[in-house]
Order: sequence, then structure tokens, then C-alpha cells
Amino acid sequence: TRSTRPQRLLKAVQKHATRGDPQSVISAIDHFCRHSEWAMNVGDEKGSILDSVVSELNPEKVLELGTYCGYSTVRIARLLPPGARLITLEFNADYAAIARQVIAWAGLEDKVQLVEGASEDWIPRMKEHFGIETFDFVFLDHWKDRYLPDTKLMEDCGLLRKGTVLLADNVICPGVPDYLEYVRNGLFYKSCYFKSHLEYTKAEDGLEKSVFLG
Ligand SMILES: O=C(NC/C=C/[C@H]1OC[C@H](O)[C@@H]1O)c1cc([N+](=O)[O-])cc(O)c1O
Ligand SMILES: [Mg+2]
Repeated sequence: TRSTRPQRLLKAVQKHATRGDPQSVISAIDHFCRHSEWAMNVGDEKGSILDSVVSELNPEKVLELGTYCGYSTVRIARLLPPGARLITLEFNADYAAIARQVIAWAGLEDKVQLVEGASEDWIPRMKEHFGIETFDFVFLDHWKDRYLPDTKLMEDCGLLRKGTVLLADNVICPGVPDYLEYVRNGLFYKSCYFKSHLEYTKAEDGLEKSVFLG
């Protein structure tokens, strides 16, 4: 039977990227998505904004919602200081299997814990299961109708502290209107928009950076 797009993306990484070299993994995926098959990675343009937010923050505890093939996982983990940890949640088992191999090819498995399952099931278990107090940085890139309920769930579970930064992908395309309203007009966040483009296209999209006020 025909291979899947994530499988073909992984093959491109294994063919063109150097083991243990995260930048070459990022470049191989961007080249594949630009010249072979579009895929829903955050991409190089929004990825540079993601890089600058992570580099400025130097987070110890990071949560990513929506791993997909592990592209943003690699982008974030490559910038983390020694001892820092990234937990990434992926609901789809096939995506998770590909992402594990992409993360391993980049040589970042020691910094990353990939958890298969639903965010609403795992967020309430972060403290007892992973020994997490609070997160310093959260990257939201999973199902768009889960951004708001999962943000409220993280608040309720005490996983956010004063200064925790949420960075949300796709706030224009596909769009997350309920989440945007909450972080921009609610009382709990200081929020700002980084205008960019939908990965590998000319369509507008952007990232919303929201600091929890505690
Ligand atoms: O649905 C998107 N992301 C959510 C992914 C959902 C699926 O992958 C992870 C989750 O477990 C689910 O199986 C998405 C969609 C577009 N798009 O242009 O349609 C662009 C993006 O950057 C996106 O993150
Ligand atoms: Mg996205």
C-alpha cells in the first residue's frame, strides 16, 4: 500500500539530514515541504519566531501540544539548555511513531519525552506522572478547537505560573478565534501577535505570544 506523507517526510530526513545534527533535520523537512509535499509543520518563517521566543526565555520545562512529525519539537529542543526538558503530546499514534524517529535522528531524544494520548487526559497527570511543578513555556499546535479548553485546563491544574509564556500557532489560518478572544481580552494574559505566513505559502498566519499574569 502507498506510504503516508509522514513516512515520506521521515525518509527525506534519513536521506538528506546528518544524524545528530538538528539544523540539517530542520532544513531537510523544510526542503521536502517546499519542493515535494506540503505538510503542517510550523515551518521556517514562523519557526524563526519560535526560535527567538525560546532563545529569549531559556525555559527549563517545556510543553508542546501537537507533535505531528516532530519538526517544532526539534526546533525547540535544539535550543534548550542542558538539563532542560520538553514534553510533547501527540494523539495520533502514526504521527508519534514518525516523530520519535525524527527526534532520534536529530539526536535530541535525551531532552524530549514524547507522550501518546489526548491532551485532556495527560494535562491533569503532568504533576504526579512527570514530576512537573509548572511549565515555563507552552507551544500550542494541536487541534485548534482544543487550544482554549486545554489552556483553561492547564490553569486549573496549576501548571502555569506568573510569567509562563504560551505561544500558539495558526491563530489566523486555520484560526483559533475563541482562544484569541480569551488571551487578548481576558484578565489573565498579556498577549501580542507576530504576523507571518502559513508554512510554505503566501497566506497570512501568525503566532500569538501570551504571558500568564498569575
Ligand atoms: O490542524 C493543524 N494542526 C493540528 C493537528 C492535528 C493532528 O495532528 C496532531 C493531533 O494529534 C492531530 O492528529 C494544522 C493545520 C494547518 N492547515 O493549514 O490546515 C496548519 C497548521 O500549522 C496546523 O497545525
Ligand atoms: Mg500549526
